[in-house]
Amino acid sequence: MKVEVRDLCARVHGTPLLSDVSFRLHERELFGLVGPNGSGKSTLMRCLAGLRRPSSGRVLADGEDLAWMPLRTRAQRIALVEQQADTTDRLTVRDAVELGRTPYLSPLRGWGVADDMAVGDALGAVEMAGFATRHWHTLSGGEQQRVHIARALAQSPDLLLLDEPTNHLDIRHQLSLLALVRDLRITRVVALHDLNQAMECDRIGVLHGGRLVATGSPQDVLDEALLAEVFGVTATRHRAPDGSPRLHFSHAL
Ligand SMILES: Nc1ncnc2c1ncn2[C@@H]1O[C@H](COP(=O)(O)OP(=O)(O)OP(=O)(O)O)[C@@H](O)[C@H]1O
Repeated sequence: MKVEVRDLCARVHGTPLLSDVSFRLHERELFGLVGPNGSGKSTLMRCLAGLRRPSSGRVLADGEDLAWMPLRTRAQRIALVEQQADTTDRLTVRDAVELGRTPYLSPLRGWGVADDMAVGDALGAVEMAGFATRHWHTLSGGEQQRVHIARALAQSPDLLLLDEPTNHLDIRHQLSLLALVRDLRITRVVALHDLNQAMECDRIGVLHGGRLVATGSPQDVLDEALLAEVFGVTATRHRAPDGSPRLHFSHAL
């Protein structure tokens, strides 16, 4: 999916959360969204998902204004995994992932083999197939996070929005999740706090005080001046033994 965000503003009781945000997402790119706490990442993610109406401005998905897209179409095309996703229902892991297929079901189109396959593939992708019959509320935070991601994958979206998806995950599951996300052939936006993980995105956008202050390749954008100005840290750039660019943070300013 191609996305165009035009002059987007979001306000709560007159307080601006996002101001004049404009950028494009290219077909099948991996776009990292970074910024300090409270800079507006989650708010922008919800606008991209169509869950929050902008106060002004527009989000166009393949040229179509999200505000007018039928709910069912939007649910088939866009999946969001929020930071504090939770459920109070007594669901099994498989039930939770099956919810991702809801936008495809109707009185005329019941559950079928394709749905079973989508759910099985999604559980396998996040290494949770062995947990299918476990109750959701018995899972650890990291396991719950992986199930949420499986639910989003089962949705078979064209745009996948992940808000800090590596939260709660141990280092092996962080790396395997990022590899999985990197290999998906759909448009992806990932909000990240780990700027070295952001270095692996195709492009990134930096939010600061509700404004998008930079977009471009991570190597071009995350220079020492921006890291000091936006994140308030001193950092140096170096190369890992495999040649990939890395940031080393020394102290808070
Ligand atoms: N409903 C609301 N009412 C008032 N302020 C809000 C509301 N929702 C969000 N905010 C404020 O908007 C700002 C942006 O919040 P948002 O959650 O988008 O930031 P974030 O970049 O995702 O932060 P974090 O990195 O801490 O998750 C914050 O200062 C937050 O307190």
